[in-house]
Amino acid sequence: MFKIQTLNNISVAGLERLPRDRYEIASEIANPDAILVRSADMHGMAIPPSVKAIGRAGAGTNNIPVAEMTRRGVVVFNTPGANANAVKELVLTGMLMAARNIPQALEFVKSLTGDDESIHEAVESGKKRFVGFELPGRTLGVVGLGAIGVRVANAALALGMRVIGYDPTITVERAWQLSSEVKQALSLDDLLVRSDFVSLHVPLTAETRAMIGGARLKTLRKGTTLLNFARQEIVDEEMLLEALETGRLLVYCCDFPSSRLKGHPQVIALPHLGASTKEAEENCAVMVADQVRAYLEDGNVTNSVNFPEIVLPRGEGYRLAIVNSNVPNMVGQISTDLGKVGLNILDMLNRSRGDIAVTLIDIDRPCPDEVLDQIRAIDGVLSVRQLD
Ligand SMILES: NC(=O)C1=CN([C@@H]2O[C@H](COP(=O)(O)OP(=O)(O)OC[C@H]3O[C@@H](n4cnc5c(N)ncnc54)[C@H](O)[C@@H]3O)[C@@H](O)[C@H]2O)C=CC1
Ligand SMILES: O=C(O)C(=O)COP(=O)(O)O
Repeated sequence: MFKIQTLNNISVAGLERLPRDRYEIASEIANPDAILVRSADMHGMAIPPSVKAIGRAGAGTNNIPVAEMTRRGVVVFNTPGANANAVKELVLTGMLMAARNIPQALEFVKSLTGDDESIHEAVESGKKRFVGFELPGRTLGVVGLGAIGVRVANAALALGMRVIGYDPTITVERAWQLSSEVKQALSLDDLLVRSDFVSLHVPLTAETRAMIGGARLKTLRKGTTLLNFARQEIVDEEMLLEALETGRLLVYCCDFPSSRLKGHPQVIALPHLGASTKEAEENCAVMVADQVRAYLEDGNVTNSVNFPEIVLPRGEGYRLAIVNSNVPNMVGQISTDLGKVGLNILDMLNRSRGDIAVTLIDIDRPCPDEVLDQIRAIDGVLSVRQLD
């Protein structure tokens, strides 16, 4: 029986992928084998030694102590692209809301009093305060051309916008998906000076923290709209407020309200709704549940942010799933231990990524406990599991 702890609400569609006769799932559970999480902050949380895998039903893993998990030999998964369409739709909503002054217009309508005739009169005389502009011909700068950025860029082109993008580490897969009409910005600074709208789609890392700071905000075209559906910390809030004050920034549309942003007249702040659609929640939950299950039951790894991709189809026999440091002679030492007791290796795969390696070994009969312990004692071996 595998035990799964959920730190956030994970869609039932995903939990159903973990059969009840093999999986016990609860928000409070002792010695879990895996943790499923969305945005709960796991930094500072005591993650029990029983945990072998953490599955993020979503994209960002900045809420997970990934480096520490790697040192411990714990795999961390996310679900690339599974919520990207939901975020794209909200970014488009944000752009249109900003361009057409929708938040102010809604406030105005809510404030109307009197009978239908007086409401009608107030509407017709008041609407001139909310005259907006249209998107065709305006330039959108997309920072980060991953699953979300590519979708936002392509959708903005379809709305008639000019689109420029910046991503020095774009993957080949995303480059293929990106319309050739999206022009490449030479640098982030180049993108900022050329855009009417700027939309951020980078992960929060040491490099991207406060990436949009005072100096950069000063280079924006007067009247720019900045959209941040990535992470709050990517924009320096103090400097942002100053840019709104000077009018260099017209609107800041984000998914991350704060005490200073929430009532600001030039801020459209949503309550972290980017991935909150039924479809995205289901996509993420199904994907992460399948990935965690494949790891727990077969040792296979797909869509990990810290482990190598490794998939060895299950055949005959018993499987050892070993996580080890990526140093010489690990496989040699492991196979020597198996050979000493006459265990025959039927199939084997070893993959590495950075400092970590995963070794999957199929053997003809069960490995005795004392041999498993010998393998565990090899310097550099982080975990050994026998899977039946
Ligand atoms: N508001 C919400 O509910 C959601 C927010 N997000 C946020 O959006 C981020 C992006 O999500 P995805 O597109 O799915 O991730 P992704 O991993 O597919 O794309 C991120 C892209 O950013 C690029 N990048 C990294 N550092 C960069 C830099 N310094 N400058 C320019 N580009 C850089 C990478 O090369 C990659 O192509 C997530 O990490 C998360 O923080 C994601 C989903 C929902
Ligand atoms: O996937 C992401 O990175 C998100 O920010 C979505 O967060 P959530 O799963 O809605 O708490």
